[in-house]
Amino acid sequence: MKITIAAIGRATRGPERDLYDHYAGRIRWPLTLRELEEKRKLPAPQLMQREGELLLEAAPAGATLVMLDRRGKVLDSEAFAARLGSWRDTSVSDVAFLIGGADGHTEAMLRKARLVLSFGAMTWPHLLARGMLAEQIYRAQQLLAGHPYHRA
Ligand SMILES: C[S@@+](CC[C@H](N)C(=O)[O-])C[C@H]1O[C@@H](n2cnc3c(N)ncnc32)[C@H](O)[C@@H]1O
Repeated sequence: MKITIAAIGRATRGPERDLYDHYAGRIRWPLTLRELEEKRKLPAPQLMQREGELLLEAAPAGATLVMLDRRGKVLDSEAFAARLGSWRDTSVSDVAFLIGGADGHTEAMLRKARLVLSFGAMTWPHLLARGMLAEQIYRAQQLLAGHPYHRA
């Protein structure tokens, strides 16, 4: 199973990038980060729509889409690991996690998702969200392997 993280924005050197790299480097599933940006200055509704298009284009064809959004489903780490494990075990070839920009995802985008995943009701910076996601994917990998990294 291959994993793509498609995210609006580019992380330059700094703590958010270090956090992502720290956990991404420990993930054994083949992992690709696609950083995307709309260069034109557009009004917020058009920008959100355009960013949605960029995110969908960056996802491999037929990928299981997981959109990160605070309005989504809150899963504990065991349940998140179980989702990834069941996709792995049912021969899902690609999972794509989509992280929005400053204005987030449109409702139309969210309807395309297999899972809308929330890290709680608070809004997190998009560059931090990718590091948090990488940590949870790493945690899921260790949980599925029966490794003691995760202690509930
Ligand atoms: C700065 S936030 C977008 C804020 C936007 N105004 C909103 O309320 O959704 C940028 C991206 O980070 C991710 N993100 C931020 N907070 C999140 C949360 N609590 N749960 C899941 N994803 C989150 C989402 O992908 C979001 O589109």
